[in-house]
Order: sequence, then structure tokens, then C-alpha cells
Amino acid sequence: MIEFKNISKKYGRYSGLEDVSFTLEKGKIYGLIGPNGSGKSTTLKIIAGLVHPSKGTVLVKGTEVNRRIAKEVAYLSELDIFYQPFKVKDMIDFYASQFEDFRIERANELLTFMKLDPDKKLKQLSKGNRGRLKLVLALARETSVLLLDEPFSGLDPMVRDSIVKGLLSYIDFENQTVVIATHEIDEIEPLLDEVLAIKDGKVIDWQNVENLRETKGLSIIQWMKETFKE
Ligand SMILES: Nc1ncnc2c1ncn2[C@@H]1O[C@H](COP(=O)(O)OP(=O)(O)OP(=O)(O)O)[C@@H](O)[C@H]1O
Repeated sequence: MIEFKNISKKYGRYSGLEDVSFTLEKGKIYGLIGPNGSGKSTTLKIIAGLVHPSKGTVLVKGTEVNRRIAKEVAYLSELDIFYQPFKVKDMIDFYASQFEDFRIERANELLTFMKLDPDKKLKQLSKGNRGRLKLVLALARETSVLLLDEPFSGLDPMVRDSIVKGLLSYIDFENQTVVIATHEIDEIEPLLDEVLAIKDGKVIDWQNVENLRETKGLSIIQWMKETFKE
């Protein structure tokens, strides 16, 4: 579904990714784990067609990423910059006008689940509620690729668990490839099929989560501590 072939990304003198190759399959949920600045967001942005690699080829559904294929990718950015005068419901209408795969009924259901008032102005939303709105906008799309960059930032720990459970009902386990970059490993662990460890722009390890648990007896956190120990 998603193929990285020898991808490097340079930002001027700085390196974002270095010769990264992998294949992500349909129907799986992947976690990208790594320290700050390791290349997680760069990876997601390349899949979403927002950043162009300096070297290598990226295929999404067998096609080299272009504007058409990028429109089939739902991407939740780590940034939350919204057009301030909009109300929540204006944002829903805007997304519906931009993406053919945006399902308004689903968005309204998600707004209720996230306890967001459609009539509230975006500038009046707390950071946590902006985070919830970002999730609504990404999950209301019926796409084959769903990319979530730090989807729980700003959400208080008390609600994260219930939001993760809610997430489950909006993921199409058969057909979607979901990639989540996060530091909130505890919350996300029950969702993940595979984890990729990224460090200094390289994938340094890759594990199947069930295998990690059953054959090595490790949780993702334990594996992560071993993988990233200096
Ligand atoms: N627009 C940019 N201009 C210059 N350097 C950049 C830019 N975006 C990313 N980088 C650099 O590329 C590297 C990878 O950044 P990236 O944002 O992909 O990391 P990350 O793993 O998502 O980090 P974080 O966990 O802090 O979000 C870092 O060294 C970063 O400073």
C-alpha cells in the first residue's frame, strides 16, 4: 500500500531522513516511535505529498505520490492552525467541500463523541478541543491511508483511553493503512500491529507487536527503552 524506496530528505544542510526503505501493508496499524527530531513527521509528510523527498521513490497504492493520490490520504498534522473566525461546523463544511471522501454524518457523530459544540468558534477552543477537532476531521474521511501525527497531544490523560477506544470504531481494519507517530506509547499500544523505531533519520528496528509480546515478553515501552538506550 505504501512503499518507501531509498528515501532521503535533506532540509538544506540538515538531514530529515537517510536512505529509508519499507513497505506498509493494507489493513495494518503502524506506530512510528522515536525521539524528537528523528524523522517521524517527515515520513508522514512525504506519504501525504506535503514534503518531497530529495532522493528515492514513494508509492502509495502503486502510484508515485502526486496530487491526485495525495488527496486519498487523510493526514492529521501535529500543528493546529485553524482559520480563527470559523466555527466548528464551518470547518466541517469546509472539509466536506475539499474532500470527496469526507462523510458529514460521520463527522457529526464524531463531534458528539468528542463532545464538541458545532457552534463554537475555533478561537474559543481549548488546545485539547482543537486536538479533538483535528481527530474528527481526519476520521470523518473514508480513505485507504490514514496518517496521524501526535494525535493525542493536548488531550488530557483521563480522556485519552476513551478516545483511543473511539478511534477503533472509525478505523477500517480490512482496507485502511494507518500510520501513527506518537510519544504516547501507553495509550496507543492496544491499537498497533507493528512498530517502527526511527532514529537520526533511519529505521533502526521494526517489530510485530504480538510477536514482541508473545515471544520476547516485551511491551512496546520495554522494547523502546532497549532500542533507544544510549
Ligand atoms: N522545515 C524544516 N526545515 C529544516 N529542518 C527541518 C524541517 N523539518 C524538519 N527538519 C529537521 O529534520 C529532522 C527530522 O524532523 P521531524 O520533524 O521529521 O522529526 P520528528 O521525529 O517528527 O520530531 P518530533 O518528535 O519532535 O515531532 C530534524 O532534525 C528537524 O530539525
